[in-house]
Amino acid sequence: MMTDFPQALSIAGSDSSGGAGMQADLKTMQERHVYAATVLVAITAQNTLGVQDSVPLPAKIINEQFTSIADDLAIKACKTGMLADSEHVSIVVENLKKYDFGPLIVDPVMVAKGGATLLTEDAVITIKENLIPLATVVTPNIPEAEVLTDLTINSKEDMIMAGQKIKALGAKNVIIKGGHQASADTASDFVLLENGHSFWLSSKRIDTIRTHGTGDTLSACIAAELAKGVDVETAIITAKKYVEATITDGIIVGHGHGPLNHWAYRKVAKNAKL
Ligand SMILES: Nc1ncnc2c1ncn2[C@@H]1O[C@H](COP(=O)(O)OP(=O)(O)O)[C@@H](O)[C@H]1O
Ligand SMILES: Cc1ncc(COP(=O)(O)O)c(N)n1
Repeated sequence: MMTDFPQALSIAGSDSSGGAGMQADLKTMQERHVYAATVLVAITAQNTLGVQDSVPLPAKIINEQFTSIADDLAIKACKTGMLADSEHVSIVVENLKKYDFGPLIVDPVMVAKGGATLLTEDAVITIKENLIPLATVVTPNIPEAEVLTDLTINSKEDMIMAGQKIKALGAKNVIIKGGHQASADTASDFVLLENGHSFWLSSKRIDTIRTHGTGDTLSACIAAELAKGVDVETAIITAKKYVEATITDGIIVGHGHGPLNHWAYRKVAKNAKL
């Protein structure tokens, strides 16, 4: 039997070790039963110990990937991840204005878990002025929220303030991810919705360094749920539960910031009939 499947698009960089970036997006979307297409913006030579090298792709092949997808597929939601530099952010912005790929999740990837820079400093202004205003949901972690707002974030009140500042840049919905608050005993994300409603999404903080790709996975899951037609609030709640399962039911791969167990949510979903 042929099935009409929801289709989503990842616009991101490749992580050769398979844990973060586009590879995390593909695994997540597949697990959420959504067909995943890709626009590759940059390639990294990367493992769980760090990023050894990275190279952005030429504009021509990025534009061509967008056109190929728009000419044939029926993308219902998309997300951005690593965009490398200002020029590449602009290329992506132009294509997102040209083609309708549905709701956009912007994960403003700046620095990898191991500390390597994945976005040049000059790109921050382009992201703030040109990409975030297109976003249905923007999902910075705490260091990224600090860069986007010029605030220092040490408390929940600071996260709320940062969320409001980022919403004022033009994003409809904002999540300030709390994964980097290492001293807290919960992993608490602040969610600010388009209608002004806000809430905290909290889970037990798992004491592990195997969190490579958590942010990519969260944003890819939101995109997948939106591609299915799920509402934004429900998509965000599902994505948080999905990520929590991937960390809780961990796997041992590599010697550093290891990747997630992308299939762990199968058990949770089966038990809870989600
Ligand atoms: N140690 C942890 N235990 C439980 N949840 C975590 C942990 N680290 C991160 N998370 C969750 O993973 C998601 C991604 O957060 P974060 O790690 O801050 O993003 P990024 O990968 O962009 O740095 C968030 O929902 C956050 O709460
Ligand atoms: C290509 C690519 N994209 C994104 C990330 C961020 O992932 P994380 O912050 O979990 O290391 C990464 N490490 N590599």
